[in-house]
Amino acid sequence: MPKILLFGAGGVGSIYAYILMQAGASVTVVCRSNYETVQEHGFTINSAIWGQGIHVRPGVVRTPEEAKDVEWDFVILCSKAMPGSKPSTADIIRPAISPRTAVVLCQNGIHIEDEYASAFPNNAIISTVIYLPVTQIAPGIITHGHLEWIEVGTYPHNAPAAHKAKVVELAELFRAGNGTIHVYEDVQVCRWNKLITNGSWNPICALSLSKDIDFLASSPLSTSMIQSVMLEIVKIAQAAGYMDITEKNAETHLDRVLGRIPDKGVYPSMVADAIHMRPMEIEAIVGNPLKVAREKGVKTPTLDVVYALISALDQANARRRAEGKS
Ligand SMILES: NC(=O)C1=CN([C@@H]2O[C@H](COP(=O)(O)OP(=O)(O)OC[C@H]3O[C@@H](n4cnc5c(N)ncnc54)[C@H](OP(=O)(O)O)[C@@H]3O)[C@@H](O)[C@H]2O)C=CC1
Ligand SMILES: CC(C)(CO)C(=O)C(=O)O
Repeated sequence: MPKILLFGAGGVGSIYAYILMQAGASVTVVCRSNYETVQEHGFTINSAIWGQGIHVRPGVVRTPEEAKDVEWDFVILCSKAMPGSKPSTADIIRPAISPRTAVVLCQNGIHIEDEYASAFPNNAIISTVIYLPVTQIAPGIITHGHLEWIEVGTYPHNAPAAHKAKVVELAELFRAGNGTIHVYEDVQVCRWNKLITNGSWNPICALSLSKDIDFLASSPLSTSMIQSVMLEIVKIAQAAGYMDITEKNAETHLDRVLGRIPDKGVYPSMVADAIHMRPMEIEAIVGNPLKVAREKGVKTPTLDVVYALISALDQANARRRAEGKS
């Protein structure tokens, strides 16, 4: 029975605990603000796909340090990606990493893997791209929408065969737990593709405190603003060498949202962080792509404005947190 430690027991972490436990894995989650609730009651998942009131009771610890006596097969990161945070997430999870552990990144954004590849140079690093609209609406209470699939591959793409075998092992587990998983030789292409959605909707909906469909309906300029950001991301991806990312990908991402009208819209994950004044994944999702744009000489006028505004909001929220406001 594989032993899995999930770090970051929010929306994504709780759903993956559910899938992997259904596969028969032994799952422990690292909880922070929701520790007492999850320890006592587990998670309750209300899913548009699997049904309401699903109870999930993984093992619970407060820190990776508490989990250091087990040789984990997989440590799966489902916390927000915060490159450059101090202490680094790699240092926080280090006590739980043994030579056999594969480190799995279930996080949005690009260029987030190096921190882990440098910290754990001999371990398999598995990078994933997640389509899973999910929110922890109260401690341990999870709402999940209509999508569920994950794309995976090693980091770097030409990792040793033993690391590729860990990807296959993870894929088999997801399938055994009725999850939908696709293995890629180079998952970075998938990251750039998903960035079209996250680099546009996440900060724009966070800035406007809107669901995606509500933002589109909010003014005659909103659709073209989303399209401009999506097309700028396509240009950055191509300049970075990902020529398979084209305007067609941007169209598909926009169509996925337009296809939900007139149903309810979705709050991208960054909105909850904006509302609750938590740090937002700005560098992983917007800053890192802009660094590539600058290196490659790609003009990104709309994304530049989005970055300036979302960074200012993030800093305003940090000041309000420091003043004890909630
Ligand atoms: N939600 C979604 O719809 C989707 C999210 N993603 C991506 O998946 C990743 C996870 O997102 P999501 O599940 O929404 O995030 P959440 O904010 O719901 O959960 C993150 C969890 O990580 C915990 N955490 C952070 N730092 C620590 C720490 N030092 N020790 C213990 N726990 C910690 C948080 O605890 P605490 O409550 O104490 O802060 C929180 O429970 C992100 O990269 C996101 O962009 C991808 C696709 C869809
Ligand atoms: C757009 C979505 C919901 C896709 O799963 C997402 O990635 C996010 O909210 O961060």
